[in-house]
This record gives sequence, C-alpha cells and structure tokens, in this order.
Amino acid sequence: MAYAQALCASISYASASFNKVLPQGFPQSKGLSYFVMNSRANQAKQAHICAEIQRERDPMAKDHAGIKVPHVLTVAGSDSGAGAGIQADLKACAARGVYCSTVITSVTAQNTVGVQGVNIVPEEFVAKQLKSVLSDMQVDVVKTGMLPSSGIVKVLHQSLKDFPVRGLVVDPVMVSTSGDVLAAPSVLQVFREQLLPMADIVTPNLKEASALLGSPKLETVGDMHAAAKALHDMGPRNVLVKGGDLPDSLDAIDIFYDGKNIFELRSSRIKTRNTHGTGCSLASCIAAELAKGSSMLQAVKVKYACNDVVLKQFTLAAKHYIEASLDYSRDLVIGNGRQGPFDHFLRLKRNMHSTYRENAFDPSDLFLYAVTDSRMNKKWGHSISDAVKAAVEGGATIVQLREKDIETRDFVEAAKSCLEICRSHGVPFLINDRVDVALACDADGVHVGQSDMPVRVARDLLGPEKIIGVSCKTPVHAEQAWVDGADYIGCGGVFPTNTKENNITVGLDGLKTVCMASKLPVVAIGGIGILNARSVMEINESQLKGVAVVSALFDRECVLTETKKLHSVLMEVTYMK
Ligand SMILES: Cc1ncc(COP(=O)(O)OP(=O)(O)O)c(N)n1
Ligand SMILES: Cc1ncsc1CCOP(=O)(O)O
Ligand SMILES: [Mg+2]
Repeated sequence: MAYAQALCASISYASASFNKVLPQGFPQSKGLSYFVMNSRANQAKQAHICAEIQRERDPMAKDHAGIKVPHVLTVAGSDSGAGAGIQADLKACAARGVYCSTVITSVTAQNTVGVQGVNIVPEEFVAKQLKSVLSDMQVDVVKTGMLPSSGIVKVLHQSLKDFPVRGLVVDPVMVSTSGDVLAAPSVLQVFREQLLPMADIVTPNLKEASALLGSPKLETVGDMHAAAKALHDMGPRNVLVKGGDLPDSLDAIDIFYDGKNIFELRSSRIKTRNTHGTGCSLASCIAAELAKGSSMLQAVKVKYACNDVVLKQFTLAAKHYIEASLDYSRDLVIGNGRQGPFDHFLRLKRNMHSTYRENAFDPSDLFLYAVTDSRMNKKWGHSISDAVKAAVEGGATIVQLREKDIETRDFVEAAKSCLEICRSHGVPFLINDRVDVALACDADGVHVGQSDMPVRVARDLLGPEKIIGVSCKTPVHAEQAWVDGADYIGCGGVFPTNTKENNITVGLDGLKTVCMASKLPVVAIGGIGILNARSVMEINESQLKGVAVVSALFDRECVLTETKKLHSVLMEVTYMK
C-alpha cells in the first residue's frame, strides 16, 4: 500500500507522459482522474486505484508493506571501462539516492582510448530483460542510453506500452565521446517515430541533435535554439540540447526547451580530460530527480503557472551535480586515453591516503559541542587549557578552539595543550577557521564557515581521516557540504547572540529546514544555553545530533558547573522523554 500511495503521488505529476503510455484497453478517463487528485483526503482513493493498476499489470502481484524507493530503469549498453553506459547510470543513480535496475542492450569493449568492439544483445533477450524488470519491480522512470538497433527500439517501445512508467528520459546515444558510432543509421527513423513522441525529455549533444534532425552541423547557440524547437516538434515534452562540444565557448551552454520557454543554461567549462560518461550521467541524474518526484512533481502541479521555472531548477540540479563531480575528478588518472571517467561519489581521492578513515567521526560526538572564546576566558581569568579541561570534565563531547584575536604562535601552543587534554578524555578536538593550525598541532579536524577555506581544499590538505565541519544556513549550503565531503554541518545562529557580530539568525524553523535537507549530521549553534537547549532538541529532526555553545559555557565563572548543567538538560531531553 505504501508503494501504491507513493506511485499515485508521483503519477500525479506526470499526466501527459502517463497518458501517452497508458496500458492498452485502460480507459483514459480513469487515468486522467489521478491527475486532479492531489489532496491528502484523496490519497486512500488514489492508493486504491494504483493497486488496481498494479493488479492489471500482474494479477499475481502482492501488496508488500514497506518503503517504496524511487526507481530508475536504465536501458543502455555496458562500458567495460565503466566510465559511461550502464555503469555510469548505476553510479549516478546511486549517488543521487535512487535504486537503479538495468536492461543491457549491448556489451562494448571500451576504455579511455575508444571503443574496441560492440556485441549487440539479441532483441528477444532485451525484451526478456525488460519484461523481467517491468513486470515485477515498480519502476518510476525509464532512462535510455545506447539502443544499437531499430529492433531494440521497437522492443522498448512495445514494452513501455505494456508496462507504463511515470517518466521516460531519452539520451539518444549515437556517437561515443571518442567518436565511435554506437547506433545504426536505421535506428534514427524508429527513434523519431516511436521513442521521441513518448519521451518526457530528450537530451542530445550537438552531433546527436543534428543526426536526429537530419540537419547540418550545429555551430552556434542560435543553431541550438532552432534544433531544440525542431526536436520538440518531433514529440518529446522537453528538450535539452547539450552544447559541451560547441567550439570557442568559455562556458558550457545547454539549451532547454519545454515547448513554451527556452533557457540557456550556462556554467563555466571545467578543464578536465575526465568527461567520459557525462551525457549518460546527466540523463540518469535527471531520471533520478524525476523518480524522487521532487521538482517534477512541483512542475506538473503548477504546470500552467511556472512549469518552466521548476523544470529549469531540476535540470540545473542535475547539471550542478555533474559539474561538482567533474570538478572534483579533474586530476584523476584512470586509463591512458584522451577521455577518462569521473568519480560520481566524490570519494576516490580519499582512498589515496594509506590509512583510510572508516567511521572515524561519530555523529554522536556533536551532542555537547564546546566552542572556546579567548575574550570570555580573559574576562573570567581562565587560561584556554583550564577552560577546555573544565568543559571536557563537565561532559563536553567535542571541543573547538575558536580563537579570533590570538597570535598564530600562541594559537598553535594553546592548540597543542588543549589537544592533549581532549585526547586523554577521548574527546575530538577541532580548530576553527585555521587549517594551518590544525595541521601544525595534528588536531582531529577543523570547522570552517562559508567564507573560510572551502571544504574541498581543506579536505585535500587534511586528508581523509580528519573531521571537517562547515557552517550552513540553508539547504543549498547543506547539499554542497555533503558534495564537498564535509563530515557534519553547524547550523545557526539559531537564536540571537552577542558572541558573533552581524550573524543572521535562522530560528528554529530555519534549523529544521536545514536538518530536513541535510545528508550530514547537524549541530545547532547560536544563543543556545540551558534555558532553550530543550526547545532546540525538541524540533525532533533525526539529523540534529546536539548543540554547540560558546557563552553558555565559557562566559561563566565556573565552566565545569555550567557544562554539567547543560549536559544534564541534553541527557534529559534526549534519553528521558
Ligand atoms: C559548530 C560550529 N558551527 C558554526 C560555527 C561558525 O563558523 P563560521 O561561520 O566560520 O564563523 P566563525 O565561528 O568563524 O566566526 C562554528 N564556529 N562552529
Ligand atoms: C560561532 C557562531 N556561529 C553562529 S552563531 C555563533 C556564536 C555562538 O555563540 P553563543 O553560543 O555564545 O551564542
Ligand atoms: Mg569561520
């Protein structure tokens, strides 16, 4: 039933495409009724209708209780070098948090130099694979890659009629990045007649766009505009013409057209040889976003109001992910050819360090996060190390040395003695802002803000074992923190504070929004103390692991007592509900 509800909720945004692929004999009016039923009150009804569709698909199908996960089926070729094709699709979907099943249309012998051989899977066996997956699994979106023969395109067309899905992303793979031809010319006609009219989006590069149109080479942004419109006339609901190969362009320019509005999606070109598989990965990423239902759900709900704006966002989300992966992978060396693969998970470089950090950071360490302040210590006559010792003995579970007005030499000295105290209590010890100081004293990590050293640079300098925290005020910051390889995020200021000047307050609502968006553990900071720590923890977000405090511990006469008090408040709210 959970599946059926999710299916209905997501089906509701894909009315147009769904109607195109309704099962034969399934009354259109019944299908249409989904798309106007979005309210919670109608969910049960929707679920019932969806269960009905499921039974039409497979009379033996059982309703299993549990969690339905977003699912993309990729119908594409295998790349032995694993930069493109099925392998890229699997990695892109996994990186975007979506399950990916695979129907293999051909097996290529391929590396970073080129394609050495292609073995096409017989179309009957492609049909068999499609049936296996589509008759059993609840596929949300089908994404196509290499479809090497017209017979295979026809088989896919028929399968999609037999087993309708919510969305179809067509990446018309015809020529590899190395210039090798991957689809017979006869495929073009069937592609135009059968696949394009079914597609929710088609994503050709310049060569593929002109092949599909039977037009001369596309050489300018103007040509791309015209091509996007002409391709749209062939039936797909949206067109993304990728301009990565456009000559003489500093920017990478893609043209997106939804039948009404045309967008130039620009981003600066990343200088790297590791671009093999970007097309497959981008299309998979779009499919994954559609499967998750996020932006497209919105898009179709407000279809007539701001379809264009939301679609732009979803395409950009996918583009942004690919750009971040390319940027991270720009200096990776895999293979000797002209075009290497990139790292979809932004993790490969971590393994270069001999002692790979497995779970070195424990998110529960964020429970009571003590952040020092030299002015406060001076005011109360506390040395930095005495203050840190008292905080740790009072129950602080992680310590950050945040010393804004201190000479570097003194900072390093203080850091060394505080590190010793923390190590002897098994408490991680981080340095605020100063990666150099963290390196000098071999601290456990750093905390950086949005205008401090970028997380990726800090990670490269510190290596995989160190803890990196980053301040985030928005879901976009939180997503970036994860992409960049941070371990946790600090969110705030939650409440107004005198400790940090001109700091924008996000409030409990802002904290909640960030926690909901964050894939990383979160610690709340800003104006938090024994009187309001409970209200912070009670926002009840699983990613929120604790509170970080400065004045509530250090702008006090007895740091030990204050830390103990805050510790017991946190224990109460966390464990004695
Ligand atoms: C745990 C934690 N969260 C946020 C911050 C703030 O860092 P930043 O935004 O860089 O501001 P400064 O602390 O450097 O003034 C933090 N230090 N710790
Ligand atoms: C460093 C920092 N970052 C956001 S708010 C803040 C200050 C937190 O200090 P306090 O706990 O005294 O409000
Ligand atoms: Mg900072």
